[in-house]
Amino acid sequence: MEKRVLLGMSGGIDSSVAAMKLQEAGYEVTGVTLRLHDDGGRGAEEAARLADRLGIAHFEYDAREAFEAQVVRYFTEEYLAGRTPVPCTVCNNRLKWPLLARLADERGIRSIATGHYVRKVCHDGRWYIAPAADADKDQSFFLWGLKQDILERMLLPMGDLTKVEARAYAACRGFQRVAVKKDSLGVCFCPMDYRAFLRRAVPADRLPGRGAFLYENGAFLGWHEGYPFYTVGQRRGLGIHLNRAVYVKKTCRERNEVVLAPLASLYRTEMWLKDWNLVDEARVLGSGTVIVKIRYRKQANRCLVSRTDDDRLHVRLLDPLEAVASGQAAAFYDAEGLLLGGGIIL
Ligand SMILES: Nc1ncnc2c1ncn2[C@@H]1O[C@H](COP(=O)(O)OP(=O)(O)OP(=O)(O)O)[C@@H](O)[C@H]1O
Repeated sequence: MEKRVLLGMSGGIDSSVAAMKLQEAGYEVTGVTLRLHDDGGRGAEEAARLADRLGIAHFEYDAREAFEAQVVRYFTEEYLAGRTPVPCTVCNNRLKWPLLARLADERGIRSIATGHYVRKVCHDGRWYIAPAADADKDQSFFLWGLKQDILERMLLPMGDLTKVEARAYAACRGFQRVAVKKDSLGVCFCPMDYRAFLRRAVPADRLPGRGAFLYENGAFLGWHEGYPFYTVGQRRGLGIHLNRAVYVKKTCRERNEVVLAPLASLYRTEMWLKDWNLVDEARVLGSGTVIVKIRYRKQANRCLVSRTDDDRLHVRLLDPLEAVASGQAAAFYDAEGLLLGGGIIL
């Protein structure tokens, strides 16, 4: 059996522990650090140092151009279009995993790995992403777009570990620095509030100026800073004080308006998806209820899914769902938590 694997190494704790686990399982590991944005090369340095200590090969690959075009520009353009982007989903599905596969192919390596907290299982001849042992760290939500050609090659050494176990394992192997590393938070190229990022990254003449906050009945409530700075479901930071809680119900790019409403008005019973991917269509389309998640955490609603004439997915929500934002992702799961697929909300 071939025992070579290409591992994406960010320099963080999870991919570092993944390297040790793969090595322990008998794999000849090659590590690659993708340079995605300007982090001063810190991730690559840390990964190279670890690789050196473990005695594994490591190289850096400059993917800044692809990342800028496919993830960063997509991110800003989505906000300018009045939608709410999902950069980590897009990066994983369209850039990171396909690139790992290509770099592995170039080296004649079959298996590809990351430090993602997910597992995979084979069911009726097809591979599915399954939830991680550590429910709190499970990252399956970001991987619904991966196809069989990637899924079958994936090795996921962190799927069976909890984060606490991962830290203890690193410490026990003598990698104290790895064991106490901080968890990375949020979007890697935009650790700050996305609004500050937009102001920095988008030329001022492309950002709209102030516009009207309207109540859902059309009444004028005050001024806002421009529709891209507000997302559906947002309550905090509106800069407007009413004697009741209001949320962003929708934004209107053409008129630069932001419509506010009480939470009860934000519930929806259906949505449509584009750019969808399903592992096995028969397990989702017209085959009874499945679970849909539109948020990474703490939400799971039952739904019925069908395909429309124009090749979109129609999702009928049996449990209404609030704050369904266009541009966000919806991921489908079965009752056991297997990831069945997903798509982008229209
Ligand atoms: N710049 C990168 N180059 C190569 N692989 C990467 C890079 N960034 C992330 N990965 C891979 O994708 C996995 C998940 O990335 P994510 O950003 O969610 O990291 P994380 O959970 O903070 O993991 P880590 O602790 O390894 O940074 C990582 O464990 C790593 O294997």
